[in-house]
Amino acid sequence: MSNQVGVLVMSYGTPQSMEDIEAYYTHIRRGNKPSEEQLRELTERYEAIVGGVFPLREHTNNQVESLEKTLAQDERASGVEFRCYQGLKHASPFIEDGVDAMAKDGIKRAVGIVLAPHYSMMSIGSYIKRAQAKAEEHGIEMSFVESYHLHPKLIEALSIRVSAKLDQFEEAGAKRDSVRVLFSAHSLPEKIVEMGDPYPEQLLETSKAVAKQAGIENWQFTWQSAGQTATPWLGPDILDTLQVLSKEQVEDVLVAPVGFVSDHLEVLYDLDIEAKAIAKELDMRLMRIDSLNNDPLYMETLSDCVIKSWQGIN
Ligand SMILES: CC1=C(CCC(=O)O)c2cc3nc(cc4[nH]c(cc5[nH]c(cc1n2)c(C)c5CCC(=O)O)c(CCC(=O)O)c4C)C(CCC(=O)O)=C3C
Ligand SMILES: [Fe+2]
Repeated sequence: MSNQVGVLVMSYGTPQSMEDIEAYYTHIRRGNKPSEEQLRELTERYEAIVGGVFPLREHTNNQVESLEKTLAQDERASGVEFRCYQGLKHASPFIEDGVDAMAKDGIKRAVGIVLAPHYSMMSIGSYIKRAQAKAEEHGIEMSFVESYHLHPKLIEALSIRVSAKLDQFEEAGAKRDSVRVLFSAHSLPEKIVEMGDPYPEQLLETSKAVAKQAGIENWQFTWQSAGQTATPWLGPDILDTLQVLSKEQVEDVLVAPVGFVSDHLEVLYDLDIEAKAIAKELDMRLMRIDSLNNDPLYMETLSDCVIKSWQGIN
């Protein structure tokens, strides 16, 4: 039996080009085309952040490539060749394409991991379901990493980023302790709470662990990037939180979007453009921590989780 083990690295996906936005948005909306206005609005947000390649595509490509290299260096993997395949939720190559590619290469066993640390049945749960269904069709045995929100190397990487920005606040004349750190993540429909979804709790656990390691007490958690649907989404939203903080006379805010692992629309637009504009109106200073992208500590987090998961099926 070949010692090739597949690694299906899953991520949200982003359009290939401006012309591709409608198809992408339609896929997110489960086959329902967006209205002209919705499409125009989303296109404008992308136009504000995209230079050449869509940022998330570049970062996902780099993360997949770096993970394969990191896995090759892990001595627990000696004698095993981990081959990484990309599988995207809403864009090509889709999750199913990634599994097909593994089957074509004769892969019999594989590990699936998502480029998002926190489990929700609406996020990770659905990635896994799709991968598992396709793997079964091909007779590929797969195990999955469900979350890694408290992995020590992830916490370390995030703490380093928080501390680095607090240094910058100090250099700019702020008192370190007076900077309010806002941990944030993508909101989800409120109904997930009744369904017992671990997502909010896991996010709070990550936030607490990072706050502890970075030695900060002045922090809170807030949601961001909620969708516009008829049902309520988890709040408070960061834009409302900024208003409240302004009334509390908070002047300095550091946003740490711990639910995301790379630079993309929700970071580059929703935080860097939208939230920053509100902060400016409120006369507050707002910074955000650098994204993980292919930080070695993040790659080692993923690599460690993949190897542990593979040991479970080996
Ligand atoms: C939990 C979660 C994550 C984090 C975990 C994970 O990474 O999986 C995440 C990440 C991302 N979400 C992204 C983009 C979008 N998400 C949308 C809409 C939605 N997101 C949802 C959830 C999440 N999304 C949900 C429940 C919807 C409503 C529709 C539905 O029920 O599915 C829409 C539609 C328009 C809008 O609502 O703004 C867009 C454009 C991008 C790519 C950005 C880029 O291209 O740079 C990324 C990384
Ligand atoms: Fe999303």
